Amino acid sequence: MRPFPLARVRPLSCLERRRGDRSLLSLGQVNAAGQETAFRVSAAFGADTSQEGLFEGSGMKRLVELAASGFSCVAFAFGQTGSGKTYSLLGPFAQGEGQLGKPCLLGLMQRSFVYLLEQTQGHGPSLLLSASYVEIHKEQVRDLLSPGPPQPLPVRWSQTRGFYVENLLTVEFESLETIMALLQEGAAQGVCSPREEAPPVPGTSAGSGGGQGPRAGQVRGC
Ligand SMILES: Nc1ncnc2c1ncn2[C@@H]1O[C@H](COP(=O)(O)OP(=O)(O)OP(=O)(O)O)[C@@H](O)[C@H]1O
Repeated sequence: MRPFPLARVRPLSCLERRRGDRSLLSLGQVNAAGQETAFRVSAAFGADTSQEGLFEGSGMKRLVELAASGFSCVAFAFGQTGSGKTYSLLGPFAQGEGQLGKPCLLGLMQRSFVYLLEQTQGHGPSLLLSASYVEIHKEQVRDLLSPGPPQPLPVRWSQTRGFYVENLLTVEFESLETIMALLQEGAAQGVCSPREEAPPVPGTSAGSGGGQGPRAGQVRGC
């Protein structure tokens, strides 16, 4: 499947407004000959786009469906610091900002988990769901789900597996509660730690967890 690049403009912050900044989106790319050319995106979302609007219009649902059918899928957020990558992926809970309990602010990740669980309901034991959570920070790969302070892990390559992170924990899960708890557990270990409880998942009583979050399946190294 070809990449499906999207652009999202975030609203101006209070500081930016106060100092009279204006919103401007200009996308370009530099080709091998050093010339700047237009960079085309499949969709662009304005500053008034809601978190739900982004999820519905971003193609994430299709990505989740493909993943549930066994394809390898990647969602990748790219942009300068402060441009809204974390907000789009996780919502404000990752930064411990206000309105933490509002389900409407949940990010692409939580919404994808809800959709994934919906999609895979009733598959029975033929389908195994598992998660790992790594952070690449200052050239180091760190496992955010392993117990204790995250340690750097080596990246290896083998003919059978391609690139992989050695000794990375993979946690099997079956419920939304578990995957949401893992998300919160991992986010708390990362550089961008939440300072508050994660907001509840729409339609569930999930959202608790923390350092000792439930682990439904066995934990294995790979
Ligand atoms: N769509 C949005 N609506 C409202 N606020 C937003 C939006 N996008 C980003 N913000 C706010 O803008 C600030 C910067 O966003 P964020 O932390 O997500 O950026 P980032 O790209 O992840 O930055 P960094 O690379 O430094 O981690 C945060 O305060 C965030 O809450």
